[in-house]
Amino acid sequence: MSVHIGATEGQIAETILLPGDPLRAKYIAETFLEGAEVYNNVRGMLGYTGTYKGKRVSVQGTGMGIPSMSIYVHELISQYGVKNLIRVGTCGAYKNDVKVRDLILAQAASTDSAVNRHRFGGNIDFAPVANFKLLKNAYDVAVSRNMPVHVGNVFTSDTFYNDRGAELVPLLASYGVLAVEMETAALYSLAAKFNVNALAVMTVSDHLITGEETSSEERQLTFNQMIEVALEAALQE
Ligand SMILES: O=P(O)(O)O[C@H]1O[C@H](CO)[C@@H](O)[C@H]1O
Ligand SMILES: O=c1cc[nH]c(=O)[nH]1
Repeated sequence: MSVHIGATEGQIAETILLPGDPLRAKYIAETFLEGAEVYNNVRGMLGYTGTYKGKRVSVQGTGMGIPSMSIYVHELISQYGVKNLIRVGTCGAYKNDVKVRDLILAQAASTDSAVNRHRFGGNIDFAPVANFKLLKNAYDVAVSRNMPVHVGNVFTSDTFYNDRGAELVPLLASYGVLAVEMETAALYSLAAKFNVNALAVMTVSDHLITGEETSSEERQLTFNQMIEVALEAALQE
């Protein structure tokens, strides 16, 4: 057991999907995995292990934001030997050609978080990037299934409700940032620290320019394309 995960050694697979929402973890386990068994319920942050097309895969809720996600990712890698981590989350679109329900593969992640300034000191801006093989696998899967997919930079924000959104959205969009979410920059940084593989696959749940949005029920249940892409990309790892 680690501090925040109640699994014993060997209960967690080397490949893991990471939704922010623990109920999305439950949905993924029950819908996509065979023989899924729960290994964690500490703080209600559900974690399951089962198989997908014969490959052992786990799925672990991480909570919202960098501090929560970082605790789970740190413990999964350092205490349970996890090697391939794929975030499956929601994000808000920053650009007009990105539509609600489209898929985003985060090639890199900009951030307003200070975690890497704490880590590296004030003079270095570390560039958190996806694992290329996972990214390529995911892109190939999405294209081969005619899914609407975008690859590029995302913005990992420490705030969901941002007082400066009206100026930040057009500024970051003008630099090609596709969407905002709250975990990927730290996931990629931790993967680099521990020399493991990470990717974030996200569904656009709402649009910061048009105001269009999906319901929380839809966010929890119906983003199956993102899960398919993540699982198929992991199969080819
Ligand atoms: O859907 P998840 O994975 O939680 O991701 C997004 O949704 C949450 C905000 O509603 C943040 O965690 C953000 O990154
Ligand atoms: O972090 C997030 C996730 C979805 N939509 C947003 O606007 N922000």
